Amino acid sequence: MPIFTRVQRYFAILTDLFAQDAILCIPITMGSKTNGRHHGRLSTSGPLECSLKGTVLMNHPSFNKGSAFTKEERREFELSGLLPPSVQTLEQQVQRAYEQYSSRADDLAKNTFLTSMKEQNEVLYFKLIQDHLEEMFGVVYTPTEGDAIENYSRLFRRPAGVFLNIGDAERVSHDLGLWGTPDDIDYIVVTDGEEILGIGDQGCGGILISVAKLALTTLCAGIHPNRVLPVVLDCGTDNAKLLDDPLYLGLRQKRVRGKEYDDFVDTFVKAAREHFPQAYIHFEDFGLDNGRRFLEKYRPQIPCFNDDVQGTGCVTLAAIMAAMGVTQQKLGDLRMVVFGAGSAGVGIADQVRDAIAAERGVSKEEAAKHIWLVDKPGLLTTEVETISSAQKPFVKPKEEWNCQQTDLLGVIQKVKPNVLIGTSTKPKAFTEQIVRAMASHVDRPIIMPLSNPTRLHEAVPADLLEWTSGKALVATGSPFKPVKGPWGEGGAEIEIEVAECNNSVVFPGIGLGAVLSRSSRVTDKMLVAATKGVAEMGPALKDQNANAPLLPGVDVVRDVSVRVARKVIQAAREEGVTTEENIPSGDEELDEWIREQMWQPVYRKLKYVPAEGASREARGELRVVGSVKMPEED
Ligand SMILES: NC(=O)C1=CN([C@@H]2O[C@H](COP(=O)(O)OP(=O)(O)OC[C@H]3O[C@@H](n4cnc5c(N)ncnc54)[C@H](O)[C@@H]3O)[C@@H](O)[C@H]2O)C=CC1
Ligand SMILES: CC(=O)C(=O)O
Ligand SMILES: [Mg+2]
Repeated sequence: MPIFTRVQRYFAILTDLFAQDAILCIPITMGSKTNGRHHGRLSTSGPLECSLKGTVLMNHPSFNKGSAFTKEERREFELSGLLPPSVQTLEQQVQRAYEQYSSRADDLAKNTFLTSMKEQNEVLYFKLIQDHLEEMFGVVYTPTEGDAIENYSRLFRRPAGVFLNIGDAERVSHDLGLWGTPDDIDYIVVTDGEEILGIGDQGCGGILISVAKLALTTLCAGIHPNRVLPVVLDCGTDNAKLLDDPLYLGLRQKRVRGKEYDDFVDTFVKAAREHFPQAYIHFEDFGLDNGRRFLEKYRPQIPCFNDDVQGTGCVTLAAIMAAMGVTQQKLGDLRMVVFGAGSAGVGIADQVRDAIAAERGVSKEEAAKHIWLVDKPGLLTTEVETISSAQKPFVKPKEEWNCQQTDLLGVIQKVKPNVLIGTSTKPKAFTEQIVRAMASHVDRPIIMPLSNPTRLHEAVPADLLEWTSGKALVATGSPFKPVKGPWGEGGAEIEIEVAECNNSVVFPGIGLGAVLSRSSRVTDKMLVAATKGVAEMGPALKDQNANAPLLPGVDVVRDVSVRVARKVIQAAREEGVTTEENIPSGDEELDEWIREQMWQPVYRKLKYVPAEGASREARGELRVVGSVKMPEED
């Protein structure tokens, strides 16, 4: 039988084994509590203490090495009879895993394959992706993760993460407390599943965006995979398809809103602070008003971050700064139209407005005059009745506009913007007519269709470049292949690489900086510093090459995270919000200090320690994912 057919058959058998709703995710019992801010970070190098043996060890994803357990380890940890005799390297395992991955029929099957591997062997999972980052980024994140989330209740095999539901609000503190002691968790991603990745309300399936964002914090920024917690707050769903699906796994009721909902979120935040006082809380994909409301409420109190508002704002500002560097303009020259004035669109507007105010030394009100928001009712003017408090600073006086002008085309014609941002989820909204109208007023239009997933982009790079004869400076929310066209000197064909402008470029580094410095808040200055860190690493600006991407790519993602973390820590120190005492001063020393605390996907030599008196990590009690039947060779 050819090798692939055999592998596929074997995989099918395994799939059946896994296709049970077995509760394999075993939270641990909470130990004694302390309120101190002492640091119990897990080591990232040297021998790894372990008290587990035999199948228990092989079924533990943090310790499992599969065929890479050494001869000595096999003897010492009672593994000899459980493995075929050949000892292989991590690189050989990656080669095998990549062949298996490649044999999956489509990206969703590849995503499922990777999820299964993560549950078996974390080092192999992260190493495989790290070695094929460009190819696999879109499979573990947007766009494919969006498909996995949409199909959550259909593809479900085992839970991962914390499920808290509004029907059991009184159990939140108890259930969360089962996941560790106060020193165990550095980074929490929480969602309520209402506005997932541009695909709307996904109810409890939202847990997978928390899981995916945390996988990126480990991949891109080396946050320890055993010190993170993905959470979904299940408040019901307004997605009729899910409510009608007999296999839907979440609360089968309409979303609870109002005071009961706010109280539930507050109960979660308080419980998270009580049980994990050092943890940084990252809010993801909450509904339009809620995300911003909670950010404003909790920002002055705790280290928290809203990725859709702040992460998107930072990375988009970095891309704009890089593009304006190419066109040799200042931020004060910016005239920006944002199409889709929700969490991301207004987050971008805020970040850009604040940067203009800082650069020009003008008030925020003055700086807001550089930005026009267009949403479903058209341009947001004082005539529009449904203006949210977040949108208000950008609303234009109605006297200056007549109603024929306020659709996107009319606004482009009147404003003559040099920057156009799409965060509307309306595919193809940037039509040829609109783009040509924009290009007729400016030499190098900066156009960023950022809506995810790919099918929702306001335009695709190939069209934008064609309609502007290669002049547009483009960045997109999801990855796109480079575009070729006759836009070089004398009509020579050139290839233009398009940057992915996704908050994933920046949120892992911001989180890393905040976690390592144990910052008590995430201030505006820390975000500005992060933005500068990303902007200065973009190839277009760095190499003064207009055809190079505006932002750094995934190939240098760890370096970007180190730079961002360094800038964030330095800004945090200036702001007086760090609580870690031993942060080095110089850039190089600080970079080294950051790097040595980043987790790497390498196999560390296992050192046996008896369970009695051993650390909870050694006893395998940190976020035990549960037993799986096979090592990585599935
Ligand atoms: N590239 C990136 O890093 C990020 C991309 N996004 C993407 O941006 C999009 C929006 O996300 P959020 O701001 O979180 O959602 P949201 O729901 O908060 O905002 C969407 C906004 O677009 C408006 N809109 C919808 N249809 C429209 C239409 N036909 N014309 C004009 N406006 C329209 C809505 O009224 C709303 O104000 C999503 O596709 C999301 O995936 C979001 C965050 C980060
Ligand atoms: C990228 C992201 O956070 C979003 O599309 O929601
Ligand atoms: Mg998001």
